[in-house]
Amino acid sequence: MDNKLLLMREKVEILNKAAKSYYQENNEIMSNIEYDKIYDELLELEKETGITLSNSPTIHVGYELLSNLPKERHEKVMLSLDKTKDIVTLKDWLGKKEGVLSWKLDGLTIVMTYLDGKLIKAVTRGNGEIGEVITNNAKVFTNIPLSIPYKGSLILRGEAVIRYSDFEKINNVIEDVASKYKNPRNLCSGSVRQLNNKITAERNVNFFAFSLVKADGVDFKNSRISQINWLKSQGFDIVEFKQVNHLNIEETVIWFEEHIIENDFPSDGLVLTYDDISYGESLGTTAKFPRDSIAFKWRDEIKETHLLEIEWSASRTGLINPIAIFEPVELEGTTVSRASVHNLSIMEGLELGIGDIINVYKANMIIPQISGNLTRSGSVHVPEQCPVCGGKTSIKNENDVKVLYCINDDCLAKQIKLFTHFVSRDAMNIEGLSEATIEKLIAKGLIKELADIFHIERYKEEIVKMEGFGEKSFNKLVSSVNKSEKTNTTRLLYSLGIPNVGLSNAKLISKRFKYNWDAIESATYDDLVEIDGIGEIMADTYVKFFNNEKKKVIVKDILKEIELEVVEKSNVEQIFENINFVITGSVEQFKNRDEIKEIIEERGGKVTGSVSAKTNYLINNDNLSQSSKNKKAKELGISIVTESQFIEMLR
Ligand SMILES: NC(=O)c1ccc[n+]([C@@H]2O[C@H](COP(=O)([O-])OP(=O)(O)OC[C@H]3O[C@@H](n4cnc5c(N)ncnc54)[C@H](O)[C@@H]3O)[C@@H](O)[C@H]2O)c1
Ligand SMILES: [Zn+2]
Repeated sequence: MDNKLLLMREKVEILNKAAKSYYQENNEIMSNIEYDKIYDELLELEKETGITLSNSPTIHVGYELLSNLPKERHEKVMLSLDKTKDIVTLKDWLGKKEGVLSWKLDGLTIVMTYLDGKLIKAVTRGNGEIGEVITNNAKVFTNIPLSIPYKGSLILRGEAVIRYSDFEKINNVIEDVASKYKNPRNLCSGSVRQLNNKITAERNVNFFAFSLVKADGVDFKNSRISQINWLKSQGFDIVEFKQVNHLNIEETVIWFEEHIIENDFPSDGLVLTYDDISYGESLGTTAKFPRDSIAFKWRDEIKETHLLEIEWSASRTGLINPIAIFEPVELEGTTVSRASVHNLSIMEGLELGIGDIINVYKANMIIPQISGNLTRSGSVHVPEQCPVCGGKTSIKNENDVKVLYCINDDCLAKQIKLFTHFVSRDAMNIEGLSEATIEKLIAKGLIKELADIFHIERYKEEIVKMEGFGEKSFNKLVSSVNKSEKTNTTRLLYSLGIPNVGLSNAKLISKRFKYNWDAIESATYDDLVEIDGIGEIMADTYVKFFNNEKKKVIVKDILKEIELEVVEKSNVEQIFENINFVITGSVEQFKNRDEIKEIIEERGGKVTGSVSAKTNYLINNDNLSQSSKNKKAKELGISIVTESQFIEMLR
């Protein structure tokens, strides 16, 4: 008995620690399969001993709320759902009643309250009794009706979820979080429970209503289905469902299983509810579950395989995550050979070692995961050097989760922005090379510097295997790379990502040095500040950039790959070559001074801001002006010409 009590304490502690990460920190320190296995073992022990510890997760919903969001008590407690993986149990549960079978969406459950046709409150499930108020965030969900035709008091429940197709896109551009989200559920939870709804708005959160709690004065004819359809008529997106009875329930479950692959929303099973509302309510609840509904969890296909290797994948945040590579196995109809291990804590929990016999499955039938390790040799060695830059790594502890980082600020993995800028439309204009793809190529060590992008065809084998890539899109990419090799100095200068050198400055500088790269590269500080629109700070960073030894190599390597066309070189005769102008005072025949300046520069001349010994002409309509420029020009014996005389010169 003592021994069993000890075991129970141990399991409660493990489960509560995992639940804290899962619900509170949008993190996971173990897989759901592992969690559910320990949970079931605990349930079994509780049954055997007749004892349930007060902090047992078998009698609590969710986890205590620790966030800074305001809290509120639910009008009606929000419970969890009893579960089965057995289709016969599901059928028996339904008996001769009519049922509603719907996707069990895997996101964050929210209760919405409408009054006078307006959304007035949105609260998360929280620990079932108290939730977090996230009204402002709910207002920016992509598909939420902010006002509805029904004007009475309405309370409904539904799931906030993020699409698989949005998950990677969104996760990739999140820069301010130390660790990336592991799955759409984590991302959704992190996106909905924000203090600032600007962030929520960027995350494409969808809301699907699945049940109605209250709508005074509406007759639903005692039917859950009629409630859901009514919600639809009010403008809500509702969870996809099918009406079932004992005759068709099995084939309907199979229908859902076959269609999960087309479902862009994460779902961890199905939910079956009695259509008969008053019957369902008459059954009451247990401490944790309502008796009118039951969840059907996917019976995950689990395969045994050998761990071949741990690949260490660095990302722009500096985080280096372990990815397990194993002998390929068939899972839910596809061949799988890799699974993210997410972080060091999970890796250590699984005691992974090369050659170990591991169990793998697809979470929610989609994302490959390791669910267990049968041999637990624990021999995987955490790298002391970053796989990308070779710099030192360091282990950090974030909310009880151990993660590995590269601490080198110059690490290429952290410079992904530089690469995406390089290939962007106004720069090298390489189509079909997304940030995600570049990040993967860098992580694999295939791209080490900007010039490597021009050799992308070498990595065909790796690239065609990437998500969203095929032979066709790869060929398109290669031809886009080839096309980009013929470029011009403006694009090249802009593509280098020199601080403050935007497209218009790149144009100015390029033009000023007549599209001659050698001249552009060796522009001096004085040359640069003389260009109108180029300030001292920019001139300074520009010169420093081209004097930096590392940058010199980067530029030299790029130049080996490209051909600089002498574009934009005007056909206009270069009559002002080596002639310096200063323009002062108001102009009458031209739009403004800039127009004159352009005309001069087009003809090879230069316009500067102040009169010096180098000035050849001062353009000024008022010869008698006492301006400092005028005086200086006279002192130095520089010709002062009017606009009309300038026009003469043009002829
Ligand atoms: N990996 C971990 O460390 C870890 C930790 C804690 C919990 N978990 C996972 O969470 C599970 C328990 O989670 P839970 O109790 O929060 O939720 P649950 O899995 O029991 O799901 C119940 C909830 O699903 C929601 N839901 C979604 N779609 C619905 C629909 N169509 N109709 C009705 N309800 C719908 C409801 O809000 C309901 O409360 C465990 O089985 C485990 O897999 C994992
Ligand atoms: Zn590094």
